[in-house]
Amino acid sequence: MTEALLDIKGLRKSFGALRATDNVSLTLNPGEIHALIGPNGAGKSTLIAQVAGGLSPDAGQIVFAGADVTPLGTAARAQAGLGRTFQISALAMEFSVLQNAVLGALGAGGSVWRFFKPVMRDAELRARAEAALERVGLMEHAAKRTADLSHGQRRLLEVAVALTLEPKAFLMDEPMAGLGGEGSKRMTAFLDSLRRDAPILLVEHDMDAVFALADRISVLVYGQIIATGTAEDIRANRDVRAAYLGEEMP
Ligand SMILES: Nc1ncnc2c1ncn2[C@@H]1O[C@H](COP(=O)(O)OP(=O)(O)OP(=O)(O)O)[C@@H](O)[C@H]1O
Repeated sequence: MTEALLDIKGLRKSFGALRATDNVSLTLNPGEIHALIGPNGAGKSTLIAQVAGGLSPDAGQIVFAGADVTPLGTAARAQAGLGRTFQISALAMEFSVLQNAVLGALGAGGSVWRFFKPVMRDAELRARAEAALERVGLMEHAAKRTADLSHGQRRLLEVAVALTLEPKAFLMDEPMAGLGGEGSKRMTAFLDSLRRDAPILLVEHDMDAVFALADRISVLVYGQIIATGTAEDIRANRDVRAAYLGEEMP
């Protein structure tokens, strides 16, 4: 059996009387996309926040690349190789596409003296930023103002910023949100190729994308995982169908 890169064990998180994450265990294996789906309010974002380090669990453990990262904060987990896509607000809209990517790569540098150097002339940072832009297909827009990119291109830039940290795995919370048909197609194709470099734990409401991409799907309902399996298993699962009653399930 392949050793899991990310091993989430018995995570619990309550807000008052509400158990937002109720004893959740799941794994992310090398090379895979593991999608986490569930109705609104099921606890998907709460779970991702605990894995990324922004929210402390009440109980449970997160093992990443063989190390217990549960006590670590967001920055230390990112340093350890746990990449997370940034929200759009994290991009500096007046900066160029390349400048945003260089700023991302700077975050990975970690040593304070770098801040005293003219950042854009740092060849290593710039090379890392350009490689990430190339990877997401944005290199031809490198000199553009970020504000002038389309919504879909900004989403790809967020992924490029995360890529500059050369993550071993990705946590993505709704990368398809707000993308039109063409944008979703591009992002789907990109994520499909990305899994080879770094597996992805993917929270996504776009079921077409989920069913096209996921090697495994876990279904979260009221904070609990009710099923994990292949797209075929999940489609055929009666509990899952009941949870999605009245909603779209391809
Ligand atoms: N900081 C908080 N304080 C109190 N309750 C919270 C907090 N964050 C989330 N919740 C509650 O926890 C539950 C899970 O929310 P969460 O946002 O994780 O669900 P979700 O599956 O990501 O939903 P959606 O698909 O709508 O984004 C919800 O009932 C929500 O209201």
